[in-house]
Amino acid sequence: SPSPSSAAAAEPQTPQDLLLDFKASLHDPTGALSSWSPSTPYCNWAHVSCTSATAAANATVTVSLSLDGLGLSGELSVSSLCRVPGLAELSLASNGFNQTIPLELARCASLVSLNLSAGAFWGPLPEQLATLASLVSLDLSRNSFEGQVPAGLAALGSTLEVLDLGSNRLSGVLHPALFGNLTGLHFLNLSGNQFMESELPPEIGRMSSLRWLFLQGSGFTGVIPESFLELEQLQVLDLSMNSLTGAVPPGFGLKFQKLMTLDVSQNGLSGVFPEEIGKCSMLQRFEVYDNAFTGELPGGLWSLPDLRVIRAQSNQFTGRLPEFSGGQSRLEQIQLDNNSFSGVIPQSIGQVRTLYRFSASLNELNGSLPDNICDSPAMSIMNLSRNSLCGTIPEFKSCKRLVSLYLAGNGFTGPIPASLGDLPVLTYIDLSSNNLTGGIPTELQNLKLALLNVSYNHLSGRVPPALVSELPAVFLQGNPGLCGPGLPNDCDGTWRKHRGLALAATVASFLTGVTLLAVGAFAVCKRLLHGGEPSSPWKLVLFHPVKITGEELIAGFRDKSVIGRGAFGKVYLIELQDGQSIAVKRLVNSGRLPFRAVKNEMKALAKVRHRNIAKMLGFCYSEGEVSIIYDYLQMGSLQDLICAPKFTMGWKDRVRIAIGVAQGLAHLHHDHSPQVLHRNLKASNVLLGDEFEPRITGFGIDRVVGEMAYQTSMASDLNYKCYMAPEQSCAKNPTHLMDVYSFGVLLLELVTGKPAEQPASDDSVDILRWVRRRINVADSQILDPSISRTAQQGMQAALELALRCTSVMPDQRPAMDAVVRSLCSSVHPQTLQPTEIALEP
Ligand SMILES: Nc1ncnc2c1ncn2[C@@H]1O[C@H](COP(=O)(O)OP(=O)(O)OP(=O)(O)O)[C@@H](O)[C@H]1O
Repeated sequence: SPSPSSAAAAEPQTPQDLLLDFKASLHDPTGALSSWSPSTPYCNWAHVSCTSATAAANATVTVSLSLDGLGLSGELSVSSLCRVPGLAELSLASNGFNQTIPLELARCASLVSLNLSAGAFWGPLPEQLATLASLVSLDLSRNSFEGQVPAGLAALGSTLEVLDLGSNRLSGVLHPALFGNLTGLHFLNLSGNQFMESELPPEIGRMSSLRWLFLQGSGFTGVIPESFLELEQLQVLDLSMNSLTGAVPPGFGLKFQKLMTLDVSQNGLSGVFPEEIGKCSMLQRFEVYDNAFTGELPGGLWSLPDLRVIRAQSNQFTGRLPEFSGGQSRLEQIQLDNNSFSGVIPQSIGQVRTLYRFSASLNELNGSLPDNICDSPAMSIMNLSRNSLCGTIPEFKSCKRLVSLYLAGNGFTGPIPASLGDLPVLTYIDLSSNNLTGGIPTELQNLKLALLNVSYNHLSGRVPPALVSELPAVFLQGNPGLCGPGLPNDCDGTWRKHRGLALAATVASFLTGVTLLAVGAFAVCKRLLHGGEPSSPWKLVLFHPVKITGEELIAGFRDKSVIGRGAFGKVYLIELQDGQSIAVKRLVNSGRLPFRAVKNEMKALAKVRHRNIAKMLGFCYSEGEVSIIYDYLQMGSLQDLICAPKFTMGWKDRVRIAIGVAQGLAHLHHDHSPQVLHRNLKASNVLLGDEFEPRITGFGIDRVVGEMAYQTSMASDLNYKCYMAPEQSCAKNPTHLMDVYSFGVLLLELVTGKPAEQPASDDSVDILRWVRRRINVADSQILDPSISRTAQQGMQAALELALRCTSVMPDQRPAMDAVVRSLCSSVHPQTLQPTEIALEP
C-alpha cells in the first residue's frame, strides 16, 4: 500500500503543492514561473499575489494569479489549481493554449475574476462556467470560441458585472433569458462575432447598470429596441457594422446623460436622427456614417461642449451647416462627405482651434470659402471637392499643419495662392476641374508633393521645371495655356509643330489600335476555329525525355481527356505514341508572365527531386499561357481515394501516406534555399504511386503565374478554403507554417476518414470544425470507426499532432521536420512497409 508521503505526492494538499502541480501542466519556454519553488512561500512567487482579509494570523487569504502574456502553452490542468483555497482571480490572457476551456474550471468556486482573453482557446463555451457563483468578471474575448452563447450562463445572475465575449466565432441567436438575468452587468461586449444571426435582444435594455455596451460587427439585424432608451448609465454604445434597419427610436438620447461615445455607423438605419441626442452634454463622438439617414443633423449637436468627432458621411442628410460657437467648440473632426448638405460654409469654422479634419466633399455647398478657413492651427485635412463653391481660393497662411487640400470639382476662379508653397507639410493638392487662371506658382516647388492635380482649369504659362519632371502629365492636362518640356507646348513657340506631331501620333495610335483589334479578332477566330486552341508559336521546354511536340500536346487538350479540374485549370491525360502517359495541367489564369520569367521558375521547381514529390517533366508556353507536364500516376490522388464510395484503408497505410507527404513537404521547406513553399496542399494534390507511395504535386504554382493570378485563382476555389491557414487572408507574406496548417487538415482527413469539406449532409461544416465540435465530448467519436481499435493509440497521437498543426496561432505549429519525427515515432518500424489495401468499388 502507498506510504503516506507518496499518497500526499499523488494528491497535493497545500496551496504550494497545488500551484506547483498546476505549473507542471504548463509549458513555460521563457521560465517566467521559475520563482515558483517549494523553498519560497507561494505568496512571494512571481505573478502570484495574496491579500488577507484581516490582520489576524488565521485570516482568510485571497489569491490572485496573473499569468498574462507569459508565452505559456500546454495542456492546462486546473483540477489542482481550483483546490487552492481563496483563489479569487485567475488571468491566463494572451498566451497560446490552443485548446478548449478545461471543464474543471467550473470547480474554481471562489473565483471572482476569470480572464482567458486572447489565449488561443476554441470550441464551444461550456455552460458549466455558470457554476462559478461568485464571478464578477468573465473575460473570454479574442479567442476562437464557436457556437451559441449558452443560455445557462444566465445562472451567473446579478453578481456578474463584466461579460466580455468579443472577437470570437460565436454564432446563432442570443437567448433572451440570458440577459433577463444578468441584471448587474456594467460591461457587455459581444462585438466581432460575425457569425451571429440575431436581433438585438430587448432584454439588454433592462440592464439598468450598463455603462459600456459593445455590439458592433456581430451580424445583428432588425431595429434598435426601444428598451435601449432606458439605459441611463450608458457611457459607450457601439452598434456599428451590423445590419440594423429602421429608424432610431424617438427620444433616443433623452436619458443618456453620461453618454460619451455613440457609434451606429455602417448599418441600414434610416429616417431622421432624433433631436434628443443634441442634449447629451457629455457626448464626445457621434458616428452615424454609412446609413440612409435623412433630414437635418440634430441641431443641438454642434454646440455640445465636449463633442470632438462628427462622422456622418454617406447618408442623405440635408440642411445647412450651422455657425460654431467659435472658441468654445472642441471639435476635432467633421466628416460630412457624400450627403446633400447645402448653403455656405460657416464663417466661424476657422475659429474652431482644435479642428484638424474638415471634409464635406460631394455635397451641394455653395458660396465662397471664408477667408479664415485655415485659421485652425491644427487643420491638417481639408476636403471640399465636388460642391458648387466659387470665388477665389483664400490665402492659406496659418494652417501650418495642412497635409491635404482637396478642392476639385468646384467653380473656383482666380489664381492658385502662392502662399500654399509656405505650408511646410502640404503633400496632396487637388484643385482639378475648377476655373482657375494664371500660372502655377513657382513656390509650389518648395513642397514635397505626392499629388498636385491642377488639370482642367484655365492655367497658363510655364510650369515650374521641378514640377514638370515630378508630375504625371495627366495632372496638368486640360490647361491648353500651360507650357513646358514634355507638354504639347514646350514654351518655345513650337506648339504648332508639336500639335502636328500630336495629331500624327493620334492618327498613328488610332491606326495601331485598329490593326491590333483586327489581329486580336483574327487570333480569337483562329482559336474558335481550332476548338479553343491558343495560337502558336509554342515553346516546349522539357526537363526529362518525353516524346512529344507542342502541337501534339495542344491536340491532346480534348474534353474527353480531362481527368481532373481545379481552380488553376484542368488536368488532361495524354497518351504518347511510345506508350508513355503524361498528365498536363493547363493553367487557366497564367498571369501572362514573360517566357523567360516562367522558364526560370519552372527550372527551379523542376530541380526539386524527392520520392514524395511528383516529377515535373516540362512545360509548354504560348503567349503567356502555361501548361505543366507531369508524370501520370494511375492511382490518382488521395482525394479520389477518400471520396471513393467506401474508404476502408487501414491505419498502417494511412500513416505511411501521412509520413510520405510530411517528408515531401519537409524536403520543400528545409532542403532548398531559398525555401520552396507549396501554398496549395490538399488531398487532390497528393498523388499516389505504386503501393500508395504519396507524391506531392501542384506546388509553387504562385511562382509560375505570379502572385496576383495566384490570389485570384485561390479566391475562386471556395471548395478548399478549409485547407487555408486563418492568417493567410491577412498575412503580408506566405510562410511554411501555412503549409503546416494545410498538412494538419490533410492529417485530420486520414484520422477521421472524412473528406476535408463535407457535403451538405453532415451539417456541412469543414473537417476542422467538425473535429473541434466533438473534441470536448469524446475523441473516440472523431477517429474513423472503420479502423480496428488496436490502432487507436497511433490515431490518437496523429489526431493530437493534426490539432497542433492546425493551431490558430502559427508559432504554435511544429515545423515539418518535427512533424516527420513525431509521426515516425508514433509507429512501429514495420508499419512503414507497404501492405495490401482494400478499396471497395
Ligand atoms: N499527375 C497526375 N496523375 C494522375 N492523376 C492526376 C495527376 N494530376 C492530377 N490528377 C487528377 O486530377 C485531379 C485534380 O487535379 P488538380 O491538380 O486539377 O486538382 P486541384 O488540386 O483541385 O486543382 P488546383 O491545383 O488547380 O487547385 C486529381 O484529384 C487527380 O485525380
